Amino acid sequence: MLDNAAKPSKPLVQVRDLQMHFPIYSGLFRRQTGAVKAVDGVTFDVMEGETLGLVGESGCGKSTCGRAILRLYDITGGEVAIDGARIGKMSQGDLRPLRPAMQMVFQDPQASLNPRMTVEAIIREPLDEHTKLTAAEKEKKVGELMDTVGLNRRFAKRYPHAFSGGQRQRIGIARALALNPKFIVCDEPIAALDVSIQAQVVNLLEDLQEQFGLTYLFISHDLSMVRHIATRIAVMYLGKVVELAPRGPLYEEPLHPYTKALLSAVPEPDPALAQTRERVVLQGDVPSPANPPKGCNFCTRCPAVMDVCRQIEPTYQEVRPGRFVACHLYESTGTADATAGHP
Ligand SMILES: Nc1ncnc2c1ncn2[C@@H]1O[C@H](COP(=O)(O)OP(=O)(O)OP(=O)(O)O)[C@@H](O)[C@H]1O
Repeated sequence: MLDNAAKPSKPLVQVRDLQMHFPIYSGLFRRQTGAVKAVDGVTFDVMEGETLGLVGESGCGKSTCGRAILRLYDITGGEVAIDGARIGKMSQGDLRPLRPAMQMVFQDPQASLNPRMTVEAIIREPLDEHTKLTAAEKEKKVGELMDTVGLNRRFAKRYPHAFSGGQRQRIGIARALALNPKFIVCDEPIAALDVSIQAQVVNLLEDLQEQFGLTYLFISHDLSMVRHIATRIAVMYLGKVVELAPRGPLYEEPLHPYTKALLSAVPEPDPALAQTRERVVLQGDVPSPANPPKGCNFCTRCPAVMDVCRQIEPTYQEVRPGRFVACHLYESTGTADATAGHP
C-alpha cells in the first residue's frame, strides 16, 4: 500500500467553487428551461504525489467533476489551476500545450479504445499529436510504455478485442502515460474489471505513481477499495463535496451524516471499529440535480436534519485540521470560513 501521508507536498491541482451545469432545453423552440447541476461548487486541492479519492453514489457528479477539472467541458463557473496555470477559462487552443500534463484513464477500456486501431497505434496516437518524435523514436517509446504497464511487445500489432479487460485497461494506462503526465484522473478504472484482476490494476497504478511521481484523482463508488489507494478522500453528494478528510480519520470517525451512512454499508475490517459503527439506512431517493432541495442538498435524507438545514446551505469549512465538512452540525465549531485555507 502506498502511503504518501507523511510526505510534505504542495498542491498540484487547485479546484475552487467548480460548477458544471448542463442546460435542459424543452418546448417547440428548444428554449433552456433549467439545468442539471452535476457539479455545483466544488473546492479542493490535490497535493503533488498524492491520490485523492472522490467517492459517492452513482449520479452524484464524480465523473463530471473529473472531466471538468481536465477541461473536457467548458465549465459553468469557478476555477481550476494545474501546476499554477489557471485553466478554468482557457480556450482549447491555449490548453493544448498543457494537455500532456493532464490525462485520464477511463472506466470502460472496451469503450474508450478505438477497435479499429492496433495497440501500437492507440498508444502512439498522443505522441503523433503532441510530439515531433521520429517514427523510430515513437516505436521505441511505445515498446517502453508496453513494458512499463506489463504488456508483451509481441502483441503490439493486435487489436483491442484480442485482449482481456485487464490488459485493455493496461493499454489505456500506457496511452495515458505516453506524454509523461503529472496528473491523471482515474475514473472508476477497475469498476468494469473482474474482481481477480482489479487488484493487479490497482497495484500497477500504485507502482506507476511511485515510479513517475504521479498525482491521481481516483474516482470510485467503492469505498473499501478507495481506502487502499487514496491518501485523502472527498465525499460527494448531489454535486457538492460534503466531507474531505485524510483516509484514516475518515474511516475511523466520519463526521458528515452522509459519510456515516455510506460507510455503514461497507464491511469494516477492524473488529474494534466494526463494533462502534452504527448502521444508517438512508430513506428516500437522491433528489434530481436539476432540482436540488433548498438549504442543504442532503436535508431530504439526513437522519440528523434540523430546521436550519432546510433553509440555509451549510458552509464548506475546515472543522478540524485537514478535515473539511459542509454540515450545520459543525457550523458552530468551525475554525475557518470557506474562503480561508483549503483542503
Ligand atoms: N452531458 C450531460 N448532459 C446532461 N446531464 C449530464 C451529462 N453528463 C452527466 N449528466 C448528469 O449529471 C449528473 C452527474 O453525473 P456523473 O456521471 O458525473 O455522476 P457520477 O457520480 O460519475 O455517476 P456514475 O458513477 O454513475 O458515473 C447525473 O444526473 C447525470 O445524468
